[in-house]
Amino acid sequence: MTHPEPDGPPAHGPSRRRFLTGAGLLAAGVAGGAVAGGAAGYAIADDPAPVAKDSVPFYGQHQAGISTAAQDRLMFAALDITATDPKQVALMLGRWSAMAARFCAGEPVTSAPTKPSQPPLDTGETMGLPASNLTITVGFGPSMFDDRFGLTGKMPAALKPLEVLPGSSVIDPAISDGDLCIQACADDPQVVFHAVRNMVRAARGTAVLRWSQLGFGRASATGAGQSTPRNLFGFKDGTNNIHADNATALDDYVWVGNESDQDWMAGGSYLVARKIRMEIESWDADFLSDQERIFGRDKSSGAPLTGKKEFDTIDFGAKGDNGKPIIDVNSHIRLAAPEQNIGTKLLRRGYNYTDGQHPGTGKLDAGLFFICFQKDPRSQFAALQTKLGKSDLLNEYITHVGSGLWACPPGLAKAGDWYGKSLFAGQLK
Ligand SMILES: C=CC1=C(C)c2cc3[nH]c(cc4nc(cc5[nH]c(cc1n2)c(C)c5CCC(=O)O)C(CCC(=O)O)=C4C)c(C)c3C=C
Ligand SMILES: [Fe+2]
Repeated sequence: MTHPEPDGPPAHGPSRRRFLTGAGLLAAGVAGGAVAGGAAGYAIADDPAPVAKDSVPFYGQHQAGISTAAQDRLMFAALDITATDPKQVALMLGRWSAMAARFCAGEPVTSAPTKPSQPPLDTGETMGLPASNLTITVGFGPSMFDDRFGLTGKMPAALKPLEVLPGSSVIDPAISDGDLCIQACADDPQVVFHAVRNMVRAARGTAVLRWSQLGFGRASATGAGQSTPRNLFGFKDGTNNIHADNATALDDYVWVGNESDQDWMAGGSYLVARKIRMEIESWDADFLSDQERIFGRDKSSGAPLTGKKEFDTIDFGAKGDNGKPIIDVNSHIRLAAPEQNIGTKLLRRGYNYTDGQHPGTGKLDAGLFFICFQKDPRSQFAALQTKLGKSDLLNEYITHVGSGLWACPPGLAKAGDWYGKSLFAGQLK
């Protein structure tokens, strides 16, 4: 299937293929009169196009980039909406939907030729590059539900802004929150940058970039058969994560179901992001035995200190010759394990990051851009962080500096569907 060209949100009337005109993509009012949240949308071309190599299906029940195998690179962006008319926001979301479908298939913004007298409609840096397993995941922050767009009655209870949780005292608002988020993941850094850059460009006049973060070296395994990567402290990270092939766990802990107070979120998930700076220099001066006590795992094999192999069951009751628990009572895995938290689990999908050198301290400015997905952040992320923030041995070496929470709606069904279609239903008269 050929992916439609981005030209605004779905319009009433017969399906049609609309190519961008000179004013097209960047014009705020494009197709404005046609906004009605109706059924027919972008043209669904019936010419079967080959499925791009190394691509992740874009359309489906859930947005890709949650349970799909974690790629090597991340660009995460948070945006604030400057427009006041919900129709204009819907137009932008329509453009984003069509663009995202094309990018994930390895296609540029448009295949229509650009006149020499126009700025190119696609910025061009991915010409010749494959789709690189790009996934684009879009979310709505709590601030979307203030009184600007008439959406207050559609705010899910689970999207209530996180309180100041233990371990969050120095969170910087400049790198936190945002009306919208885009999580772009791929196996090529240029591909994720291109996706975010062009989506931010297409938002011009409607939303502005608030902050962004590049990440590398996925710091969690999510795919069945994926080897467990290492975080910047050198430990395997993601051993006990929820994996893509565990449909029951995904239904139990990740996908919002009928229990939600908001139908538009069924099939979606809540994304929590935390930018966590890691004190690399202090960590590197710590003894191996202490590093392993902090996590409760062997640094080399990833095995729990009570076992031999990475996936051995953790024995929280085991005691050493000194009579003390082998897995320290304040070790990271004891405090975070579902067995110690009334079964609480979440899907971790974070990335390592570095922003170079910290200008104030001269130290490496690096850490974990922690991302997790769940049904309900109140009983999942917030509950775990409340515990970790109070007594995790790891706290000596980490600082949470950024934070955000977004509701990621379900996947787009097919061409013509758009991010937030059912959220905005009723607002586009
Ligand atoms: C609130 C949730 C969590 C935050 C914040 C967090 C930060 C954080 N974690 C590591 C490294 C590791 N975490 C590991 C396990 C683990 N971590 C959490 C939650 C948070 N981590 C959970 C739920 C678990 C799984 C516990 C279990 O089921 O056993 C591990 C061990 C290997 C693994 O299972 O993934 C490591 C290593 C860092 C470095 C960090 C902040 C910078
Ligand atoms: Fe952790």
